[in-house]
Amino acid sequence: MEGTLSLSYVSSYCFPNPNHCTRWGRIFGPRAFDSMAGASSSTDRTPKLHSGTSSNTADGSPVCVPPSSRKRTHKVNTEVSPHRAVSAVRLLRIEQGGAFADLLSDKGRKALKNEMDYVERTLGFRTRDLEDRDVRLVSDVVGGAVRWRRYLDHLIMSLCNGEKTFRDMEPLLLQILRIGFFEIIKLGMPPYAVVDENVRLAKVSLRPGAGNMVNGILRKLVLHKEKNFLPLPKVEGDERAQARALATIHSHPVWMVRRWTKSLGQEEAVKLMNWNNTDPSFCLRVNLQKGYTRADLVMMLKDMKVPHKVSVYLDDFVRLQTGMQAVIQAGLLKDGFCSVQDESAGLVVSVVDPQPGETIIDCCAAPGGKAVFMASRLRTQGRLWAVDINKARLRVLKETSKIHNVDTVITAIHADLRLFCVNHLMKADKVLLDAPCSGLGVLSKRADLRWNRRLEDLGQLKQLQDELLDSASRLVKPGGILVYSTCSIDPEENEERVAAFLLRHREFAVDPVHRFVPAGFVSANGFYNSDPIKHSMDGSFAARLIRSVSYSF
Ligand SMILES: C[S@@+](CC[C@H](N)C(=O)[O-])C[C@H]1O[C@@H](n2cnc3c(N)ncnc32)[C@H](O)[C@@H]1O
Repeated sequence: MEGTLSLSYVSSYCFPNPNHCTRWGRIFGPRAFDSMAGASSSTDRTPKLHSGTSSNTADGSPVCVPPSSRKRTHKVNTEVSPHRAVSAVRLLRIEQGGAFADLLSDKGRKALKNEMDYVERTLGFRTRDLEDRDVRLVSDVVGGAVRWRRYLDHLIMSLCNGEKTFRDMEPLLLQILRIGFFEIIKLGMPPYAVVDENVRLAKVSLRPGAGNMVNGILRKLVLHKEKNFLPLPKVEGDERAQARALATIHSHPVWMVRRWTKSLGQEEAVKLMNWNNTDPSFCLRVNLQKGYTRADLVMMLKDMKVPHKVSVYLDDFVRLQTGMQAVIQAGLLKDGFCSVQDESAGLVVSVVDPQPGETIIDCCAAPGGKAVFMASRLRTQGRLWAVDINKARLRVLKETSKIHNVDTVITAIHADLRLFCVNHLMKADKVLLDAPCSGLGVLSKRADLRWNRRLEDLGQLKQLQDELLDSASRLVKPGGILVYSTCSIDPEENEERVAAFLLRHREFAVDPVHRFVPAGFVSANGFYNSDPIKHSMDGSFAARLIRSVSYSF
């Protein structure tokens, strides 16, 4: 068959020793190594591990050598659909902690080539190149399969002959099933085409038996869907049981469901989970510093036929309904014409209210979304010190500030704020502490975040937030402003941190934010809150605190 993977190719690679390379175990599952041991006796179960090879270290023990170090010709399989191969491999990498779910990237073609390199390294073949439509599908399928993981796994487990079969499933096989289930249930793709395509992927990338298994389980799903009956739990029983059922139906961790049901009530908690499960919408902020206006951006989007609306809250912002990929491909981000920034983050900058001539310290500044926006508001007069503990993220901040023509205003400082505030006596007009937080307000954009957060993390985060607040407060001049912000909707990270801070720091008082943001965002105690359900944007929080001029310790 022209263009398809030749099986003889498999034998030209040697299998890694499972004792020395657990990577293959994680990808293909424990049975991968069973088949390696008896590779000659069972071609059916032999995984096609093309990319690893073994060599010896100084002490003679074998190690895995990255495929890139070997010279070879590419094998292209034209029969496997590119978006499914790329999605399956990306899902594997996400699960192993080697990638994020979000494909939003302005690296364009280079990023796509990288994705295909990963496919080749993992599956041993490339597919045809991704077209624009495939890229959109990868984004939808990966984001969706990650978001809906708990829900999809419940259905897969219900239809695959029991928990043991599910638990023993090879990781790659599980990803292929998740893709098939998501495509049939959530994307409403033609079911039998989905079955055929995913069966083919399982056969080629694992073994024929895996294809048969995918075929059996997906066909069962199609029958259930045709009868309009999916085996999902009922919301009944005590509070815990209801939370577990809701967690499965809406695909969230149980602890989040319990927390939100307690604080918001079940109806609002469900609305929040529905928001988290919708495709994220994105906003663009035009770069005034480069001389562009929002009207220029709107004209550009119209020409590109990208559906959009101007923001009713912020003059420089435009909301996109879809079409982010087109914006990336047109180079609008790369060239500094505009940035991707949510209105909720833009409104935090409104709370800071940077004015030309001021000195501002951004205490947790990287990767620089708010720092760059604040710097542009300084209109080249003033200074912005951007502190962050993370060197790599700080590098992104530096690059972005150059692209956006604000590098003459911004000075990046690599430091732990807790030490920086002791070693430096500088005092600023305004200090922003955009603190590390749970990110519970941005779950629609960060598809994998919900699975990476544990309830126990909150305790550690709160302690860090208190320490950073104490540190940031030392950098505020008398009469100056401290803004504490998060992208969380959890009162323990927001209002409660501010209340605790004010008890420790009598020299600060709340400066209500109603002069800086629209009334609908101002809480009874004068803080800024954006609410995903109410405002259809990410959830975020900011408190504006003013330092007394005359307070004596
Ligand atoms: C929410 S992010 C900041 C986002 C940024 N303000 C923006 O708008 O792009 C929090 C940042 O805090 C930084 N961070 C965490 N602990 C820190 C510390 N002890 N000192 C300085 N920065 C810290 C992290 O590296 C991370 O970049």
